[in-house]
Amino acid sequence: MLHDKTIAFLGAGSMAEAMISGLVKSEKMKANQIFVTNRSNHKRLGALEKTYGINGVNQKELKLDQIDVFILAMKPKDVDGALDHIRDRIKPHQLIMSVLAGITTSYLEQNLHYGQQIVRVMPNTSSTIGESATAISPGQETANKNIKLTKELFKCIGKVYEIEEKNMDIFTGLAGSGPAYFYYLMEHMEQEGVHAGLDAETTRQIIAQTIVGAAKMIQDQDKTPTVLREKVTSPNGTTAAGLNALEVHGGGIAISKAVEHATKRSKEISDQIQESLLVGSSKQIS
Ligand SMILES: NC(=O)C1=CN([C@@H]2O[C@H](COP(=O)(O)OP(=O)(O)OC[C@H]3O[C@@H](n4cnc5c(N)ncnc54)[C@H](OP(=O)(O)O)[C@@H]3O)[C@@H](O)[C@H]2O)C=CC1
Ligand SMILES: O=C(O)[C@@H]1CCC=N1
Repeated sequence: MLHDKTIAFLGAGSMAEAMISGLVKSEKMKANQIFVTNRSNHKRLGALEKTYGINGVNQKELKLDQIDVFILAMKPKDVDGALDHIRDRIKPHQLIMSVLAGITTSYLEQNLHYGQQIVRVMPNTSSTIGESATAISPGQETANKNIKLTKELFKCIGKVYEIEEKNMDIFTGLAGSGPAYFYYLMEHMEQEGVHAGLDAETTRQIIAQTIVGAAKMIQDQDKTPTVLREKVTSPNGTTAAGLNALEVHGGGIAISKAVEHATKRSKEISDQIQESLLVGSSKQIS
């Protein structure tokens, strides 16, 4: 189905680039099927065009009737501008996918014309290399063939999980934001490696391979993290000392809190935007 579709990213930031990069690398779509636009940063469009061979197009020049799928990829606070731009110029058969944290399908449905087909998507930046964990939740009006198309598209850039929309906030807290927690962990581990005398690049590669190995153990073996952690931990050994320090310094709680707060923020964005719709005010997403 994908091979004859055109896709336009509205928004040309980090997440749009991650998806574009993954899609082009997957070779499941040709670069000339992909368009990207933004409001003002023309240099950025030129850079994306040059790097990926896709079409970077000024917003006014994007021919909306030639696009099959729009992917909303601006910040949540900018969603209304994008909806205003497309609302009266798109047809019901054109599918809208949104990767915006906290923006619900019902909000998009209420702000587009009746019958518009929408899928809410939460990918992560590992889309860049085809390793995203991506959730999708269709809106009320979305036909099965378009849910299938969404899965096909996002399977090009990682693994896809169809979930109930009420679980999008926690998915965002775990997987949308998730890569940043691991990068933060890696930053701290790297500092220690360098402090002890290793060079930064070697330390980084050692840590990355350690994370890849641990993640693959979970994917390939039918064992829980607890069982695998226990296998590493010798009584009174080095791991026990490390884990004890994590515990003493609130490592476990800190990780739980990171997921909890990211999830809460996703919910908060939904509430703020829904509230502004109810009172008819302009958006106050802080
Ligand atoms: N970064 C991530 O890891 C993830 C992000 N997301 C979601 O992706 C979305 C984008 O995030 P990210 O890429 O990090 O943000 P960026 O700030 O990097 O990019 C936002 C882009 O949107 C453009 N833009 C703003 N308003 C409009 C508009 N009305 N029409 C077209 N383009 C517009 C901006 O360009 P200009 O100002 O020139 O218009 C810019 O290119 C967010 O909603 C976020 O929640 C989801 C999953 C992961
Ligand atoms: O930080 C954010 O709001 C976005 C959504 C998930 C990852 N980045």
